[in-house]
Amino acid sequence: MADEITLLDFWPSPFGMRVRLALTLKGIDYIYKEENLQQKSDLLLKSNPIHKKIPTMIHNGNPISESLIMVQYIDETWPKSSSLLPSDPYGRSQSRFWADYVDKKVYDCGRRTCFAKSPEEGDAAVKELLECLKVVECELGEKLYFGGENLGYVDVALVPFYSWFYAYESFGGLSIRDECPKIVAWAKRCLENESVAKSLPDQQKIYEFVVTMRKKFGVE
Ligand SMILES: N[C@@H](CCC(=O)N[C@@H](CS)C(=O)NCC(=O)O)C(=O)O
Repeated sequence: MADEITLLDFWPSPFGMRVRLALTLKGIDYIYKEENLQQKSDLLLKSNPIHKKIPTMIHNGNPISESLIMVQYIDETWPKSSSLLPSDPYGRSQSRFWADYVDKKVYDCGRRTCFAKSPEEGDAAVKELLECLKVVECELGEKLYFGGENLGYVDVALVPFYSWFYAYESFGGLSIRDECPKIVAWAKRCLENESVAKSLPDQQKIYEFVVTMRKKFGVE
């Protein structure tokens, strides 16, 4: 039986981008369903009854939640093409640590940078965002990718946020290029990969999405 994969997603989501990217890197065909998060589909509510969030992936009728868990599932289910996680347990533990760091720190500071309700909140978010990006930049060191010579799990976890960089810079009044040049160079290197370029929306489009959301939330 051919695999049937449906991805419930919302285009600006960095979490959704991770899953789109992992599937594309592995060459897996899937059905993409855009969700309206104000009016979630019955399929989403049924498939992810705990969090009710996108992305949610359904593989041959089995739902899977949480983007990093989905990326690991994709890596384990289709191991034939190159693996995203290292083969040794210690290497895997380190990759999972950094992907978790991205989830807990980078996402949150980025969100607060775009949607800060006061200049003080914005300044604190920008300060924290730069600290986090410098930490991941230090972890990258002189490597081409977080995965070493090839794109790996941490690259997949982090690179979607590059689509949000212009929005962070515009609303946070910072230059990531000046502050973290190695991270910007790494992201551009990732974008040379066809699967990455195909899976990530344009920075300008994300910026316009953030403008709309700020108006909606009354953040001006
Ligand atoms: N930890 C989750 C985060 C997913 C998430 O926050 N999704 C947001 C969109 S970016 C969502 O579905 N929000 C709708 C809601 O919370 O009702 C993951 O990695 O998949």
